[in-house]
Amino acid sequence: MKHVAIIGGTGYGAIELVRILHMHKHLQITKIISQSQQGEYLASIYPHLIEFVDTPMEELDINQLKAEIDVVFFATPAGVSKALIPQFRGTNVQCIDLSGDLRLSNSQDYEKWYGGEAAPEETLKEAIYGLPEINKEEIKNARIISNPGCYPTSALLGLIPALQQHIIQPTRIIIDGKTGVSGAGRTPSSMTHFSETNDNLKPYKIGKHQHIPEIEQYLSESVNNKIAVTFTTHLIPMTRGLLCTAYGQLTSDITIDEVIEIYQSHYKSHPFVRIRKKDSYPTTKDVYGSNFCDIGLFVDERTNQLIIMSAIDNLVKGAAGQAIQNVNLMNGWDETHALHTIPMYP
Ligand SMILES: NC(=O)C1=CN([C@@H]2O[C@H](COP(=O)(O)OP(=O)(O)OC[C@H]3O[C@@H](n4cnc5c(N)ncnc54)[C@H](OP(=O)(O)O)[C@@H]3O)[C@@H](O)[C@H]2O)C=CC1
Ligand SMILES: CC(=O)N[C@@H](CCC(=O)OP(=O)(O)O)C(=O)O
Repeated sequence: MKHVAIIGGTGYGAIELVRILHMHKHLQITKIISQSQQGEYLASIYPHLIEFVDTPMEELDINQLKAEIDVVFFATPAGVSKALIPQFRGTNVQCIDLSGDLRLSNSQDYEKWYGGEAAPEETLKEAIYGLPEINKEEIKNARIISNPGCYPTSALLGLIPALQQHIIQPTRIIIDGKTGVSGAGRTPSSMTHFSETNDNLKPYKIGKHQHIPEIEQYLSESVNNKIAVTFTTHLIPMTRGLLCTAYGQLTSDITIDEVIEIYQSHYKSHPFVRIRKKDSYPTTKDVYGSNFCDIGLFVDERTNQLIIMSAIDNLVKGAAGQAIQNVNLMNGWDETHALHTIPMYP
């Protein structure tokens, strides 16, 4: 049994980790670290966890974590893990960062899109981007994982097969993203206030979303060619779920049956990506509470566009589920262990 610590204990990412780790037979939650609720039990904040977490939340003590813990999940806002993860250098402690601190390999990009100084260069170099469908072998040998953002998970899984197989042009790609309110975390704000979100559809962070450079970096790496995308984000009045609709210009005549076959073949050894049959398109409910990414495809012969729709649960495949998928791979366990939940429906 490996011992786990979760930092950022009272956040949504943390409690989703708790939910999934409860089903894990090789990982035990030993410490929950909280900067705001030390001494409190997680169940006093989240009563639905009452019989599952019996340790009080603690103050962060890096030396204690180094001595007692095998796997640390950083479920903290951007700007926190970049100072903490370097302190585990030279240890065998596996560090999984759910935030954006280690996702951009170029420090200047981090400074531009996130603000503040980037993580130390050696930490950025050691961190492996944890999207198993693109780099499973590297993840298996990693000690530090930079867990992908929720929108990039959906957008990259949707676009990479089409770009790698040259089905679409690498230019003028448009990604229209939509997400539920839990994506903004637990702290209430005017952005997520019920009366401003309910019955409403809000574009936000247009032209400045922190996931733009992440999507561009990993799309570019996947085809060895510089790719720029137009990416828009919208807040939807629902709790969980994220759906990206991507549009790319077709390079040649191709049928929908051929495109579906290419996608099915691309993901045949990736258990969490499900490709829809012709005329069937994913909805966020189809993946709710699960680690799946469902992808639907349409060839628009009138406009010569490929339309790709990819749906995930932002807290599972978009965060905690993917983090545990990565830990499974890093430790040589079944990639799907603790993650084979059927989506909740309706
Ligand atoms: N929500 C989502 O769908 C997704 C989230 N992410 C990323 O995962 C991370 C966690 O997200 P989420 O759980 O939703 O966010 P929350 O805001 O719900 O939780 C983050 C938690 O981190 C702790 N925290 C806050 N500020 C600080 C600080 N300055 N130093 C240390 N700890 C702090 C708090 O917990 P405490 O007071 O108990 O320490 C807080 O509850 C973020 O980086 C987010 O961007 C990534 C993909 C999807
Ligand atoms: C609704 C909402 O605000 N969603 C967040 C989702 C991103 C996120 O959760 O965090 P990372 O940047 O660590 O991936 C956003 O769009 O910024």
